[in-house]
This record gives sequence, C-alpha cells and structure tokens, in this order.
Amino acid sequence: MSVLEPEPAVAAELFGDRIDIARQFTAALADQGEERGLIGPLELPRLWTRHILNSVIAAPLFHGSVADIGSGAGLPGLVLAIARPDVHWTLIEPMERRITWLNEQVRELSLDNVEVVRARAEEVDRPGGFDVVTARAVSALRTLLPLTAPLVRDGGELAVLKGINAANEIDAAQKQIKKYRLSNVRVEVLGEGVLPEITRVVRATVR
Ligand SMILES: C[S@@+](CC[C@H](N)C(=O)[O-])C[C@H]1O[C@@H](n2cnc3c(N)ncnc32)[C@H](O)[C@@H]1O
Repeated sequence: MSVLEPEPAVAAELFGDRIDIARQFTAALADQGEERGLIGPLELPRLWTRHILNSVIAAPLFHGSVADIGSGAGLPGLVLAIARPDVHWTLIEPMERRITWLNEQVRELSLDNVEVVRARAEEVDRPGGFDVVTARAVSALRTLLPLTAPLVRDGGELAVLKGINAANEIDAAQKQIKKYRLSNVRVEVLGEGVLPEITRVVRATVR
C-alpha cells in the first residue's frame, strides 16, 4: 500500500536532508506494517500525520545517548534516529517480530547511530545509562515511570510522548514522581499551527 505524504513541505522541513530516508522508512512501513503486525489498518491512512510527523516534531528535545522504550514499529525512536544522526539511539523492545523489523530497517537505512535491544525495559541493566529516555503508547505515566526513570542518568531527562490525558496522567503519578525524584514535570505541546495533529510531551528532570 502506498501512503501519500499529506504535508510534503512540512515533512521536508522537519527532516531536512534526511527526508529521503524518512520517506523510504514510511513506504516500507506502509507496505509491510499491517501484514507483519506492526501497525493497525486504521493507522495506515494517517501514518504521516499521526505517527511520523508526530514523532519527528520532538527531535529537538534530544541529545547525547537516548533510549526509546517499547519502540514497536520504530515510533518514535527510529523516526527520531533518522532525523537526528548526531544522537545515539537505543531501541528497547521485547517482541521478536518487532525486533526483526527494527534490525532490518536499521540495516536498510544504513543507520549507524542505532542499537536495537530485545528486552523488557525492566530487564535492561543500565542504571542511569542514558541522557534522555523516551517512550510512546506503552503505558500510563504511573506505570511507565518505574520502567523509564531508572535508566536516566542523574540530571538527565524524561521526554515521553503522550495523548490528550497527559495532565491527568501526571496527577495520577504523583507517588512515582516523588519516588523517582522527578522535578520540573510539565506537558509541552509541539506542532501547534504546523502539524495536522499536535504532539504532547511530558518532560521532567531526574535527580
Ligand atoms: C502499543 S505499542 C507502541 C509502539 C510504539 N511505541 C508506537 O508508538 O507505535 C507498545 C509497545 O511497547 C512494548 N512493551 C510493552 N511492555 C514493555 C516493557 N515492559 N518494556 C519494553 N517494551 C514494552 C510492546 O511490545 C509494544 O511494542
């Protein structure tokens, strides 16, 4: 299936000189994603608007060494790795067929800034190993924090892509926010007036 890019000018601006790699990845996901159980059929027509652009809009938030927990089809980690070759990305995902897909894409797209790790986040033995940890559509913040915060270095950051309930999730996670010593917890809205659908990111410092 071919999926039309609805906002080519916006996509080109966000990916810069990496746009052809982003197009190659999106075309592969559109062609194989449903059959390989990576993405639901309803998501295909909105692959660019809801998934690719919503991931890449967060690219300026990252630096150094970043882990993406539960990367699935590569959202947001692989998309961000395409846009930010200057950052080192570790994609952590437990499901074998998704790992196979991620490894294939890293090879096909010649991404030398990506490591793919087959594991559940809680099995990853790298305490404080990352400057920033991200995730998207894995679980509510109060269950996501125990999976992500221990992987962030002292003074590092969480930047988690969230839906419309982001502020409520922060309210419900107060106990975990205290336990994992998060400060400056806030919701940032990205892409307003630029993207067809905005992106909400819960950001926090871990100390
Ligand atoms: C709903 S999918 C979202 C995938 C992708 N992040 C996205 O936005 O499309 C959730 C993913 O999280 C993974 N996952 C679930 N529990 C996990 C855990 N404890 N550690 C790491 N990944 C996990 C699942 O295997 C699945 O690929």
